[in-house]
Amino acid sequence: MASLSAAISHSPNSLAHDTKPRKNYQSQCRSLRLPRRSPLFRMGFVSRWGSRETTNARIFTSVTDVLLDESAEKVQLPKGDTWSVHKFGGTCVGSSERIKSVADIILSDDSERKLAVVSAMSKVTDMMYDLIEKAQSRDDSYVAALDAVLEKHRSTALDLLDGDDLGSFLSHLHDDISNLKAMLRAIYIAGHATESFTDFVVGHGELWSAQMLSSLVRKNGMDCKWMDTREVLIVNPVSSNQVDPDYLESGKRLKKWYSQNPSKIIIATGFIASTPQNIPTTLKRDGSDFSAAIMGALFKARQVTIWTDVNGVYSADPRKVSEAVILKTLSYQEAWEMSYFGANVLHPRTIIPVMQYSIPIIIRNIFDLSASGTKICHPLVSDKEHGQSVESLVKGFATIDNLALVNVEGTGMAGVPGTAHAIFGAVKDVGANVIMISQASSEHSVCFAVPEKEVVAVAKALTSRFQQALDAGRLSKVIAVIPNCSILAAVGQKMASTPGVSATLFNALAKANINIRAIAQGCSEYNITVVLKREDCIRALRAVHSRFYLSRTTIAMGIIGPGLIGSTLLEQLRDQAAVLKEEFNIDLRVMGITGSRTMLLSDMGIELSRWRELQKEKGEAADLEKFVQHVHGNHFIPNTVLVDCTADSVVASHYYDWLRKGIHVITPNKKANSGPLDQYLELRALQRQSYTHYFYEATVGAGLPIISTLRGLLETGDKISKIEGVFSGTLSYIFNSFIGKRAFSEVVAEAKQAGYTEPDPRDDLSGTDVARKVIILARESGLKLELSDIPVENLVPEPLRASASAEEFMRQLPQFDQDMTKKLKDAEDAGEVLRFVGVVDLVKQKGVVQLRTYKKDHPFAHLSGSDNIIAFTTRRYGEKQPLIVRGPGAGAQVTAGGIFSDILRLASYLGAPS
Ligand SMILES: NC(=O)C1=CN([C@@H]2O[C@H](COP(=O)(O)OP(=O)(O)OC[C@H]3O[C@@H](n4cnc5c(N)ncnc54)[C@H](O)[C@@H]3O)[C@@H](O)[C@H]2O)C=CC1
Ligand SMILES: N[C@@H](CC=O)C(=O)O
Ligand code: NA
Repeated sequence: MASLSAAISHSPNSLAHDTKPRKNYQSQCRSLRLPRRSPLFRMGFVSRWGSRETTNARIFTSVTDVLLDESAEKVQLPKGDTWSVHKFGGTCVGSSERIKSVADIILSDDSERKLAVVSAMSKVTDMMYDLIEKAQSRDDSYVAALDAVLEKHRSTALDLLDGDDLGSFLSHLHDDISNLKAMLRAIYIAGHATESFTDFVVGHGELWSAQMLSSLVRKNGMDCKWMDTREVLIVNPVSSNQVDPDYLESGKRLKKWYSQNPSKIIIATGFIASTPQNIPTTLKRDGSDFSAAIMGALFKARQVTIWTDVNGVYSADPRKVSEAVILKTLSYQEAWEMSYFGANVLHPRTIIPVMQYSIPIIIRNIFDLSASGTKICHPLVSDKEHGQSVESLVKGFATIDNLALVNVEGTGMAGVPGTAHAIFGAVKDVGANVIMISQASSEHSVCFAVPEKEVVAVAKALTSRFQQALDAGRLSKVIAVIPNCSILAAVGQKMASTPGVSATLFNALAKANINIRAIAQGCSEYNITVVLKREDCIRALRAVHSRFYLSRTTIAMGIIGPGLIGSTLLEQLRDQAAVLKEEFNIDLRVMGITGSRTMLLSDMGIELSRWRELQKEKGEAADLEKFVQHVHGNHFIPNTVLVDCTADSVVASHYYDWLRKGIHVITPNKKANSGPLDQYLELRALQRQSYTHYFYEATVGAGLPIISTLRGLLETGDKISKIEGVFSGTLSYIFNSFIGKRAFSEVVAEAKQAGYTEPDPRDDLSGTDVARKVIILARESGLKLELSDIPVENLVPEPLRASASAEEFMRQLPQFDQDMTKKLKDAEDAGEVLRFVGVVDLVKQKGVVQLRTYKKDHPFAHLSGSDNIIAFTTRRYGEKQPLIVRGPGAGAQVTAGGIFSDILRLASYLGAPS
C-alpha cells in the first residue's frame, strides 16, 4: 500500500508497501536538514520556500495514482449486514486497562465482521494542540510536552504488548515522535502552523491508539488490520467547523483499501480524513462519532454502536431532573432534535449517514455493560400503531438558557409582504442566530428568540431598520426586548399531531404556575418549544418531565409542626404511601419536616418510618425560609404542598406568599381563615385566581366533612339560613363526660390527654376556638365578619385567663371546679343538658358562641366522646329537617385523616385517577 499519510506515520502495514519518496522531496529534506522522511514537506510547510500547492500536488498525485488504479472498481466489499461498527471515544481508550476492555468488547461481538473506530487516548488530542500552540508561540517547553506524549504511549504499549508487536510499535512511535519534533521545530522557527499542519500533528493520537488496539486484538489470536482513515475518508471542507463526506470517492478508496487489507476485524482511526487533494484534515467537532457513522454507511453495516460513559440518552438532563430515565429507543429525528437542544446525544450530522441506510445506532456505556443503552433507529412498526398513550409520545425534554425574546409589534405589519424579510435581514446583518420564531396569524407582532449576548446588537439593528416606520407610527410597540429567557422543548415524533399532547404539556406548566412567554411548534411534529422566564426553567422542566414520566401526581410535601397532629399525619402517610402509589398513581414525598427548633430536609423524600431518628441524626436548625426554598425549589418534583400543622399565626401569615409562588397549602390551623378579614379576603382572592390550591377542611370539625358540605350546598345554589352546632371536640367531650361523677378540671385534663384540645386548652374553654370555627364558616358563606364581631362566652375562670402557661392553667383549674358543678346542677334540675355551641345566622348576618342548655330529647343532647354535630338549615334542608353532620370532631387520628384527605383532594385536582 502506498498511502502517503500511512507512510508518514510508519504503520506496520504501510511500511510493508511503502513507495519510494520522490527525489524532489529528498533533496528538500536535505537542504533544510530535516529527517529524510519529514512530513513537513508533505504538509505544505515548505510553501514558505515554494508553492504549497505545487509541493502538495506533486507528492499527493503519486499516492492518488496508486489508490485509484482500475482494479479498485472491481473489488466487492463483504455484504453489509455482516459488519458491526463500534466507536470508542478517548475515555474508552484512556489507559491500558481500558484499551484491554475495548479489545474484549470487540472480541465478544459475535458479528461476522467488525470495524472499530477509535479516538486518541483521552487528553492526547489536547496535548497535541498544546504542542502546536507552544511551538507557534516559541515556547521551548514543547520539547518536554512532546516527551510526555511519547511516554504516555510508550508506557501504555509496554503494558499491552510484547514481542515483535511491541518492538514494531515502539520503533514507529519513536520515528513519529522524531518527525513531529522536526515539524514542531519548524513551526517554532516560523512561528506559525497552517491548518493542515495542525490537523496532521493532532491526528497522531488516533494513529497510535488504532495501532495499539489492533496489535492487542492480534495478540488475542484474531486477524486484525488497522486503517489510517486518511487513506479512505475523503471530505470537502464547507466551513471552518464543517466538512461534507465524499461518499463516492471514499467508497472507491475503501474498496481498494479492503482489497489490500482483507480482514474480519478492522481498527480505524476516528476524527481524521483527507481532502480530495489528499491533504490531511479532520472531521471537526464530534469527529469520531461522525467517522463511525460514515464507516457504517460505507460498509452498510448492520449497526453502529457508540460507546460512551453514560447508559444512553436521558429523557432530560439528569443534572437538572434527577428522575430522568434512559430512553430505550429514539427515532433518528428525535435524536437530532434532542441533540440540538444540548442533550448529550449525537451530533445531528452523525445521524444522517446511517439514517439513509436505516442502520441503527446504539449508544452504550462502556463502564456498564449490563445496560442495554439507547437504540436510535426508524420508529418500530409497533410504535406506529394506534392506542399509544399521550405520555409515551413525548420522548424527552431539553432546555436552552441565556436567551432574549425580541418582539416587533405594530399595525403596519399586518398584510405587508416583506416585513419578516426586513426583520430577519436586520438580524442577519448583525450575525445573530435566531433560535425560534413565533408570529400569530393576525400578523401584528413577530417575536423571536436570540442568544442574550446578541440581543443588544439585534435591537439596535431593528431600530435603525424600522426608524421610518416608528416615526410614522406604523410600528407601535416597536422593539421590546424580554431578557432572561430560556427555551423548554418537548421532543417526540408525532406528538404534535396527536391530540392531547400539547394540552398535557401546557396543563403541566399551568399547574406548576409557570408563565409561558412564547410558543412555537413546527409542523415537523417533532418538537414543541416554549419560551419561559429563566428562573422558571428548571421547575418547568421538572414539571413537564414528571407529568410525562413520573406518576401523574407526584407531590413534594413540607410538613410544618410535627406535634400531635403533624406526627400522626406522618404515620398515616407512612402506612398508606405504597397503596396510593400502586393503586392511584399518587406519589407523595415528604421532602422536609420542620418544628420550631429543628428541621429535617431530604432530596428524594424522607423515610417516614424513621423520621424522628433521622431528625436527631441529620436535623438542622429550623429556618422556615430555607425550608420552603428546599421543598419548593430544590428538587425534581413540580407540585409542592406545605402542610401547616401548627397553631401559629406567624406561619399562617406566609400562606399568601406561598400561594403566590405556586405552592399549595393545606392546614388544620385556623389562624389564617379567622385572622384579619382583609388578609383573609386577599388570600382567597389570590387562591381563586390561580391554579394553586388552599384546603383547610380540618379547621372545622376536624376530619368531618363540614367545609366541603357547606361548599357543596353553596355551589349548587342552595340558600343557607343558619349553621348551628357543637364545634368543639374538647367542649363536647367535657360536657358529655361531666355528669357529676368527676370534677370539671379532671375532665378537662382527660380531653387534653386525649389530644382534643388546642395546644393551650384555654383556647377551647375560652370559646375562642369555637369562635374561630364560626368565623370560618361565616366567611365561607359570604359574611364579612371579624373575630371580634362574635360575642363569645368565656368558660376560663377570670383569674386564670392571664396565667403564664397552659400547664400553670391546668394546675390551678381545680380551684374553680365548683362554679361549673353549679351550672351543671342547675341544668340537670331543669331536665336539660349543657352544650357549648356556635351559631352562624345568615339571615341576621351575625354569629354567636355560648354555653346553652338543651332539652334531653334534642339531637344535641345525644352526643358522646368528642362528637361534633353541625346542623345546616337551608332552603332545601328546612328548619325541621336540617342537614346534620355528626361524629368525632377532634383527636389526632380523625384530624390527621382530614388533612390527609385534603392532600388526596389536591392530588385529584392535579389529575390523579378517581
Ligand atoms: N387536636 C385536634 O383534635 C385538632 C387540632 N387542629 C389544629 O391542628 C393544629 C395542631 O394541633 P396539635 O398537633 O394538637 O398541636 P401540637 O402543639 O401538638 O403541635 C403543634 C406543633 O407545631 C410546632 N410549632 C409551633 N410553631 C411552629 C413554627 N413556627 N414552626 C414550626 N413548628 C411550629 C410545635 O412545636 C408543635 O410541635 C392546630 O392548629 C390545631 O388547631 C385542628 C383540628 C383538630
Ligand atoms: N381543640 C379543637 C380541635 C379541633 O379543632 C376541638 O376541641 O374541637
Ligand atoms: Na372538617
